[in-house]
Amino acid sequence: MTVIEIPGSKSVTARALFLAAAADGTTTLRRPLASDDTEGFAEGLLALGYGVEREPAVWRVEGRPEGPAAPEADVHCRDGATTARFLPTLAAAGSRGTYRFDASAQMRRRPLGPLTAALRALGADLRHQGAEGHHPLTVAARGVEGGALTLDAGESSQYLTALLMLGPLTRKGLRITVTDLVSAPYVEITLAMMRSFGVEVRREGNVFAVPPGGYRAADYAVEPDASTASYFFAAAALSPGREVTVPGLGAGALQGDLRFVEVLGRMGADVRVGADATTVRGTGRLHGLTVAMRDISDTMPTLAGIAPYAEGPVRIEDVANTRVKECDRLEACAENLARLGVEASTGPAHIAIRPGTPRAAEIATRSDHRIVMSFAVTGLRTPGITFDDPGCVRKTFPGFHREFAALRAAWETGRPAPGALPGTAGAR
Ligand SMILES: O=C(O)C1=C[C@@H](OP(=O)(O)O)[C@@H](O)[C@H](O)C1
Ligand SMILES: C=C(OP(=O)(O)O)C(=O)O
Repeated sequence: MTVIEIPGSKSVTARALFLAAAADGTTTLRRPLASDDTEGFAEGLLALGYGVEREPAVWRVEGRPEGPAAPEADVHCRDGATTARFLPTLAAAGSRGTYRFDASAQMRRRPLGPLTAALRALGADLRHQGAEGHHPLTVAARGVEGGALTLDAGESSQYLTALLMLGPLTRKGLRITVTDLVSAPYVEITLAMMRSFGVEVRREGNVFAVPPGGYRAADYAVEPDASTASYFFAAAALSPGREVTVPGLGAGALQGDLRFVEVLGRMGADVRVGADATTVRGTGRLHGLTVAMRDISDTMPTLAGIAPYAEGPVRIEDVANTRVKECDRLEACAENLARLGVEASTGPAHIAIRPGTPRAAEIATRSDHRIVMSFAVTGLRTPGITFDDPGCVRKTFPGFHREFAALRAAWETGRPAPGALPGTAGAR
């Protein structure tokens, strides 16, 4: 058995930083993710004048229910969509100040129009410097009135999450009617975490009612990242007789991406989801399947990475919004499978992958962390796979290559590799 300590969840860390900054009091975050996305979020808060202290396993945030302390600031959101969508929303709730936001070239291309249109409809003074609905943008904080709005979150659930978290900071509260919603389990994370910071959202079907009144500081432990765990679970599913256990992700986990193990189970892996840990064991069987991944699409590339080794075709459907992530992930997966000599075809919202025998090649990463980590799993069975930008894993898991190499070495030699924890390939 190999026990893997997975770093904290990006999604949970980003929400915790927002909620802590808006709360009354000092919040302690335990085991937050330290990666480019979350460090970028924390540094954005610092630029806005919030107090954030970072020690390796504990971050502390001084809440300011009245909004940012800085009268003006330039905030660079890097490549993180949570930062680029949540921070301008938080800033808009401040009572005074002018804040300029910008982001990486790819994040400038990624959309946020439905969110910024909603913020304006609620009374925020928000201007786009270039293209409408994209970074860079300026927010002149003067508080948000609140009220009723209709939102299309069919492109990104993050629009809804940002508005839900804004709700308690508005004067009247919010009543949001959602017409379409992708990545729905992420909204469940938001609702559960708002509850941990003292706010109960009333939900009736597609209508969310958020009361005004603000957040309470918390002592909050961040659970391991389920999307990151998917690479290690996939590695086990691919390796007959190998078993990976991830502690801290069990039946009570907040993240929908843990449901990726159900896909591995359907393909033939042994899967056990316990109270506080999940185990996947490779059985030597890997069936093809057709699966809709609209709810858990960050794990679409993980499945694409192991699909060539399945006994039958793998068809992944309902993942159109993976085209507006760190890259166009459907085309990135198809292009790289072709580089490996595997047949794959795409449509507007799907990818179909034929069984094959991947050969060594360089992966064109398009600077997407998930393309690297997914094809690293392919590399367990195909020696010689390399990456044109291996370092882009820093977005969510800077230690990925070290930890994955340790797992591989442990399985090849039967002993933990140098640097790995005894009996584990643990990333703390
Ligand atoms: O709210 C979140 O933390 C996230 C929501 C998802 O995005 P979309 O809702 O844009 O699909 C997911 O892909 C992203 O990695 C994190
Ligand atoms: C899509 C992702 O990130 P984000 O949208 O938060 O930038 C991801 O981590 O796969």
